Amino acid sequence: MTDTIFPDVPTLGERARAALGRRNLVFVGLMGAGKSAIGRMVAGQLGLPFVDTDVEIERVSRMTISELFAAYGEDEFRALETRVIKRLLKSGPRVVSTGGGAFINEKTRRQIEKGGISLWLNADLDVLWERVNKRDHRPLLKTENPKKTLEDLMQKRYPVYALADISVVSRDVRKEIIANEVLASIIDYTAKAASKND
Ligand SMILES: Nc1ncnc2c1ncn2[C@@H]1O[C@H](COP(=O)(O)OP(=O)(O)OP(=O)(O)O)[C@@H](O)[C@H]1O
Ligand SMILES: O=C(O)C1=C[C@@H](O)[C@@H](O)[C@H](O)C1
Ligand SMILES: [Mg+2]
Repeated sequence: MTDTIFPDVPTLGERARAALGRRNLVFVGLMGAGKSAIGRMVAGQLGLPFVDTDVEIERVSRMTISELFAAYGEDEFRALETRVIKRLLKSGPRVVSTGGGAFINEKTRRQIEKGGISLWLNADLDVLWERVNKRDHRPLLKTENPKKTLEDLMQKRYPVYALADISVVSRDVRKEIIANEVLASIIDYTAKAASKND
């Protein structure tokens, strides 16, 4: 009896990793979209290091995001966020999950455009609300009506997130499904970009 030899078929993660090359993959989107959860999972499948900019900011400042907002205000927080993201993108490739406001800041957005492929996790209000209302550590949502605040942020920010290279709809399905859609969309995006340059 002869052994059956199976050809080495690359996994979805391996194909997406090859497509990404030396670029970083940068998750953008509103609070609760799944940037941290999906970002970490995708990084595992790509075999790349993962970093969450909110966590990195808290590490370098030795303060929580809420403490930073309270002590220095949002503008100072944004300046720190820009510096941290610039440094992280320089030493990639890696998967970077950004804080919800990072891509809205023009300076940070330009850095992301230069340093990698941006991916917007686009979720509707009910999905976001269902996920964020369980915890109260997000300073921008400490308002009288946080759901309305979230809705206002969507109105303002969605046209800017839409500038990202890739969009994936983040919805109420298993995280693995979203992660696989992310990997497939990287392969698709890079193939289209390459054929445009032919
Ligand atoms: N597809 C999914 N199904 C179920 N739960 C999910 C899914 N995606 C994310 N979540 C959960 O929703 C919550 C918010 O997700 P996550 O913290 O990744 O969002 P985020 O975009 O990083 O938000 P922030 O900008 O506030 O950091 C987490 O508890 C996460 O596990
Ligand atoms: O949407 C935002 O502007 C923010 C989202 C969080 O990830 C944190 O970066 C911070 O709370 C600000
Ligand atoms: Mg996060």
